[in-house]
Amino acid sequence: MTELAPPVIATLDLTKSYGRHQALFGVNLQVRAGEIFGFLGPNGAGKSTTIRILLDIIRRSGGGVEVFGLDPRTDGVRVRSRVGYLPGELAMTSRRPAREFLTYLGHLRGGVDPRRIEALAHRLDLDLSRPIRGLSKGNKQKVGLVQAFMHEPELLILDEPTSGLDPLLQQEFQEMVREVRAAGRTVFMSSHVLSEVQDLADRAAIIRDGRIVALEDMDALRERALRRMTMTFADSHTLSQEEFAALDNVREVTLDGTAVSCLVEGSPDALIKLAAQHTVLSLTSEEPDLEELFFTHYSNGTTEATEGQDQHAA
Ligand SMILES: Nc1ncnc2c1ncn2[C@@H]1O[C@H](COP(=O)(O)OP(=O)(O)OP(=O)(O)O)[C@@H](O)[C@H]1O
Repeated sequence: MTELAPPVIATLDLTKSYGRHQALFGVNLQVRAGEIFGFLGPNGAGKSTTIRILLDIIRRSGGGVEVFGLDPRTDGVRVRSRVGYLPGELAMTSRRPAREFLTYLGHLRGGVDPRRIEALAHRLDLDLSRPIRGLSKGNKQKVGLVQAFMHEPELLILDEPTSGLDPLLQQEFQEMVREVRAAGRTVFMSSHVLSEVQDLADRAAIIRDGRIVALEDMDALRERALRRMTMTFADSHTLSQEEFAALDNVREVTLDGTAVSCLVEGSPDALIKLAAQHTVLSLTSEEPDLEELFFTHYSNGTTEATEGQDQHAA
């Protein structure tokens, strides 16, 4: 993956109106080859609308769109042949067993090894012998995931992929997505919560009311994140609250007997080196809450998000 490689997905001032209702107001996105990109936003923000335009399921009102450098409006078939797509709303009414349905879809895509279908179904704990029609929402979602992954497409576009999956299966799904990235392929996935993508995505954008209001590199976000750390020491006499509070990236220090608790911004290296000057009995570190940081960072406006996009577009 290089900065100079053309983006796999690029939208430029993309707009969409449904009659008199405007759903997208100039959306600019750049998704790079080989990355996992999270597309976040509350209900009705415009996630599905954007995704459907990328696949030429619906037509844009204005602006530009390229997927693999192709315009979906004129090259929709070629674009779709290279994409695995999980729709946000699955209309699956077939009476056929899931295996037969997936095999049929595989034929439409030029043939898929049946062992691949079996393996994905096994990973997601999906019974392929049951008719699609009677499946629960969660099981239909699994069928949707198998069909999106089974032909090993260059680009996966997944609209709310984890909805209806229990936590164990969400982990399996995350593993599947990481494997796609490890193979150099690209994943664009929407969600309405950051927690679903924060451990997975390389970058994430937030769309709100049809506008991109944030674009973040997840590693950079983690570096800025606050994490609570608590240490207990063998001896309280040698400890002072001030020595911990004096560290640049440490705040809200409390000393309670032999326990020191504080918030650390970014790397805990200096804190750990200071702690190591005493006898440490235990150390716990909570995972930072990126959600709050992500949403508060841009609460003063959208300037930074726009600047960030311009950099990425450059
Ligand atoms: N076919 C349609 N006709 C009219 N308005 C629509 C249509 N589809 C979507 N909208 C409207 O466009 C806006 C964006 O909807 P969209 O489905 O893209 O949002 P979303 O972010 O995917 O939300 P959700 O998570 O609820 O699916 C919403 O105000 C929605 O009501």
